[in-house]
Amino acid sequence: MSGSPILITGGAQRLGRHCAERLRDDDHPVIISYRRERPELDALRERGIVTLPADFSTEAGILDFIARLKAETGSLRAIVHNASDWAPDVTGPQAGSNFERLFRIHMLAPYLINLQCRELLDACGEPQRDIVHLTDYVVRKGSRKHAAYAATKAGLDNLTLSFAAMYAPDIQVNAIAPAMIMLNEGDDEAYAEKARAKSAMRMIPGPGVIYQSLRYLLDNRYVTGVTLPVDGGRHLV
Ligand SMILES: NC(=O)C1=CN([C@@H]2O[C@H](COP(=O)(O)OP(=O)(O)OC[C@H]3O[C@@H](n4cnc5c(N)ncnc54)[C@H](OP(=O)(O)O)[C@@H]3O)[C@@H](O)[C@H]2O)C=CC1
Ligand SMILES: Nc1nc2c(c(=O)[nH]1)N=C([C@H](O)[C@@H](O)CO)CN2
Repeated sequence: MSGSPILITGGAQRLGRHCAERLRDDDHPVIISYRRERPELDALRERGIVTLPADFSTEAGILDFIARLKAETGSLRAIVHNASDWAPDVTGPQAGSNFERLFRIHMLAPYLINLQCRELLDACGEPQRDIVHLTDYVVRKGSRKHAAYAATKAGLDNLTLSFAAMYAPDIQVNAIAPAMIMLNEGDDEAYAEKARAKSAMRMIPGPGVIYQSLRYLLDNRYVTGVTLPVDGGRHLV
């Protein structure tokens, strides 16, 4: 294992964990952030993946994570902003704090990490450096039940353009906008069937398609400031 690590935020489960494991299979050094300790993290640690605790729901938590990341490594090959909370909207007195928390996780954390960790990307000796934002198909459509989630992911999508312009030509900044990649625990067959019917491809593909998309961005030297839809052709249905 050699070279500068790739950071994946929220890499303890599902899409982030799959990408972390696949990158390790390809012999990349990997750092993940995680919020909740769990036995599965030990398996990642045994594979040499560095695991740093982080809670992005407060600005202090974000800044504390950046300080510990800098203590861990002097350089980064890439940053993948994957940490996310798919929290539904709430009404009543908690609505504002819910929105603010999602703003901090989906927008403020990537914004501050991109600003303050540019020096780590600059210190990487490899010819290509990347930042990848995981957004969502709903950025284009809105959402009746997850309006705060969709709005803050839309903010992240817009940050892709600004950071791509700011960091060119040294660092490429792109987004991946998935729709229905994996079911959640408790989703039944009726939900799965409804979800499949929303895409032209009529499938729930699993995390491999996100790794393929990440790999494409990590390997391509001429793509910046774009959002790559990975949604099975939702616009066709
Ligand atoms: N899964 C899908 O079908 C789709 C996914 N996406 C996007 O792709 C990305 C990966 O999706 P998926 O794997 O399902 O994501 P998850 O919902 O599993 O979330 C990823 C990680 O984010 C971490 N996280 C949540 N809240 C915080 C917080 N306050 N501070 C720090 N970390 C936090 C969690 O850490 P912990 O587990 O340690 O608490 C979790 O492991 C996300 O950005 C998601 O929005 C978009 C569309 C569809
Ligand atoms: N952070 C997350 N974001 C999203 C999730 C999730 O589990 N965590 N799930 C979805 C849904 O699968 C959606 O694509 C279909 O209902 C969206 N975002």
